[in-house]
Amino acid sequence: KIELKHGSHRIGKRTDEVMQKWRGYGLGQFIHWGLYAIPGGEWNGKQYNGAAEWIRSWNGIPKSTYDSLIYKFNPVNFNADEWATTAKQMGAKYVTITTKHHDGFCLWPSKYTSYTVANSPWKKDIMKPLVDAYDKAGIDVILYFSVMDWNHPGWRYDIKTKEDSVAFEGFKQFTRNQLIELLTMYPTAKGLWFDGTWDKSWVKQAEFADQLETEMRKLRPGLIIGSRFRADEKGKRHFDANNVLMGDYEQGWERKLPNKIEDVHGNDWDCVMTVPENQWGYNKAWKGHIKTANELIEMTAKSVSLGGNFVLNFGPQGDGAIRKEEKQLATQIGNWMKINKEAIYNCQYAGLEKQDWGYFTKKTGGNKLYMVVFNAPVSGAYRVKLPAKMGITKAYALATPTQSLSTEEIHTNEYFIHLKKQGGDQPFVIVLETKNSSDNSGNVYDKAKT
Ligand SMILES: C[C@@H]1N[C@@H](C(=O)NCc2ccccc2)[C@H](O)[C@@H]1O
Repeated sequence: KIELKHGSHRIGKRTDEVMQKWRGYGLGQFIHWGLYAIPGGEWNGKQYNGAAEWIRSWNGIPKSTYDSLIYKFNPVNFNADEWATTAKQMGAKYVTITTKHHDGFCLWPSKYTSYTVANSPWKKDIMKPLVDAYDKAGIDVILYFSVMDWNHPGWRYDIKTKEDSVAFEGFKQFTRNQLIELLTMYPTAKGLWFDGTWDKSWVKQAEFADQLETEMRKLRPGLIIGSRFRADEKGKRHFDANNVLMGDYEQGWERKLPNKIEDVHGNDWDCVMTVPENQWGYNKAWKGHIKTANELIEMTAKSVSLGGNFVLNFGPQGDGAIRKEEKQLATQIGNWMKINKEAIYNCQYAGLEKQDWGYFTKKTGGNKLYMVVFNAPVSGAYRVKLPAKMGITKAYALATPTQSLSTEEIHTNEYFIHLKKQGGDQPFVIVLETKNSSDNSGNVYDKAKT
């Protein structure tokens, strides 16, 4: 074991109520919105091939020209209640909203920089109406904050000279000031989702970042902070030099999903996902593979089946409206969630062997198992292997709870659930009510002698 002052300060999952609620969210919404939504991945009629929110880094645009987009920020169609309603209709239980992305533009009237909404034609705070609208909709708010800030003169990618060091000290104070400011102005926020923390300059600030995290947690007890915020004094990120998770949940699943339970090392985690291949901010060109509702529903079920949350990104337009394709996806996912939410909310890894037909989830603190079916077997027989001494008392399709399904024991603790071919192209859920059977009725299945 390596002696660490600034490694992880907790082994194992948080057990407090706030984190237990976070663990049960299942589905969340990510919002990426800022000045980058105005060009929307295009400049002077030319399309930028990278992620739209990174357009400032494109050689084709002078940095000062991008920075003057602040004078064009006037989202006349911005309506916080409409965004919250879209999330509600989708069935999201929490939202992560960009307060400041890498370009440094603040969606709140920060007093520590002039590069904020207050100095745009819009003038007004964007974060307050958003936080209030989502709170009113019963959707918990997490604030996204990029440490990397291309607009601040003190930002450095690495600390090489005395000048770098002096400049970065100022930047560190600025960062601390803004974070305390955000937690003070939006006290109902349940957590912070940090980004832009991979460069050496920040990785070298183990002590400062550790002290800042401690200060934020003291200011806002229960605050949820992921593994991407800070590195330990060995420069280790997400997991410290003893391989212990930093922060409250693993924040490494960006545009990718774990495949098996071993991949998540018994930790809480969330997966943040774009609808196109890699566009977080609004991109006019809705190109490449656009994930379908069924693909996104499967990613949600897969995430919950492996003990995580799935957070789907929306990139509102520069005028503040959410694009029709994203609204349509929210509606389609929401229609599925209306029927099947019981298999997603407050569910966890079931501890069962994965079968070909889809994913198991298990109600936290209950005796219900859910089979979220994406690949119905041609036989109509769904294989289920349960732990010893666990029996099935009832099986039914979630959509038709009064029609019990026949359950055939085919081997020790192994069953077929029989359900004839369902129509339609929608994934569906089978519920298994289970009980622990103490009786060890004679085992009729002998192992072959080989
Ligand atoms: C959540 C996403 N994280 C930002 C991102 O690009 N991270 C990955 C990345 C890190 C370093 C160089 C390029 C890209 C994206 O802009 C989103 O905000």
